[in-house]
Amino acid sequence: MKSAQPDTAGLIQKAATLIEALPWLDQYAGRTVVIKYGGNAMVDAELKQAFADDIVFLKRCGVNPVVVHGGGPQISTMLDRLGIESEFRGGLRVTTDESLDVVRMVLLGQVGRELVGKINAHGPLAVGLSGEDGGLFTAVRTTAFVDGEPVDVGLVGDVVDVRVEAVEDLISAGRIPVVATVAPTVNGQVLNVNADTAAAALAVALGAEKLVVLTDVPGLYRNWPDDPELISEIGAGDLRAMVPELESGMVPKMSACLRAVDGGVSRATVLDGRVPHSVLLEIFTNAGVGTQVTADDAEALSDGNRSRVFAKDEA
Ligand SMILES: Nc1ncnc2c1ncn2[C@@H]1O[C@H](COP(=O)(O)OP(=O)(O)O)[C@@H](O)[C@H]1O
Ligand SMILES: CC(=O)N[C@@H](CCC(=O)OP(=O)(O)O)C(=O)O
Repeated sequence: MKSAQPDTAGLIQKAATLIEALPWLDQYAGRTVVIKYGGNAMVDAELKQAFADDIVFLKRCGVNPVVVHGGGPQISTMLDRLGIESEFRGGLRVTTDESLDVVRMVLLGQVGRELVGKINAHGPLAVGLSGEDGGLFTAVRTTAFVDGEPVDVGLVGDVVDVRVEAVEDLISAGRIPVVATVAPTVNGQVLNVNADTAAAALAVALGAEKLVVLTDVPGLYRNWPDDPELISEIGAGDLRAMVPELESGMVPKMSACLRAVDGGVSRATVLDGRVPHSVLLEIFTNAGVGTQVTADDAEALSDGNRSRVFAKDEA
């Protein structure tokens, strides 16, 4: 009988991948990482389970992941089923009393529940909550900006205050918070908050090490959509200058990354959530994936290996 030969080269490569994670395990252990999971990246059940597995992997490595989820396409599907039209201005959904009920129902009753279930396939880790729970978020009404002009979008809010206790209590108890982004005003009027915006506010309030934003493109492109060139690294100043030129969903997304790094989060990365295990690839590999936004005072990169440069800087 022929005995199988061990694939030594393959085994060494596997070990190298594990060892590559070592400095990143050192850096992130005990730290909070806020991960925003966009509705467009929730492509199918397998991919959603891969995301949930990554989150549990982080937790088991001693990182404190906090998931903030969107669900825009899922809300639009439900509105469509109910015969209600969806309208977006400047990347924000025009929200009426009627559509707010649907936003709340889909985010809390459908998208959040499913994510909690998939994470909890590994054990009783995830707990779902919204900006209304434990006074987590306080919001104020906000407007969209279209061609530099403010536009009324109805019951849409921005987070102006975060009480982190509800999330920190869960982290202390060894849980994974899964946050839906509806939030009340001080008067109790519930508002629809874009999930990128809410994730940034939460990352700043928690003093997170990193904000990771999963979407349905490989990252931020220059010259989108005609002659797109993927940006792997961009400083806050350059991004600030670029935001007025951006379109649709990228406006709140990149504004959120700016808000995070301006608020003290060292780095914010937008990456392709349609790639299985993109969260692990970003956090535990030297090259990382997607577009990384850094604070204005971050040192310029020279060798193209962005993450390793940060590790060296912080050593
Ligand atoms: N400069 C750009 N680079 C990349 N994507 C862009 C850009 N400008 C607009 N987009 C669009 O933004 C979309 C992502 O935003 P959005 O649909 O709100 O995602 P999510 O549901 O993940 O929050 C991309 O699918 C792309 O069509
Ligand atoms: C005000 C506003 O636009 N709210 C979003 C909230 C969900 C969200 O942000 O979902 P994604 O991350 O999947 O886009 C909406 O109603 O679609």
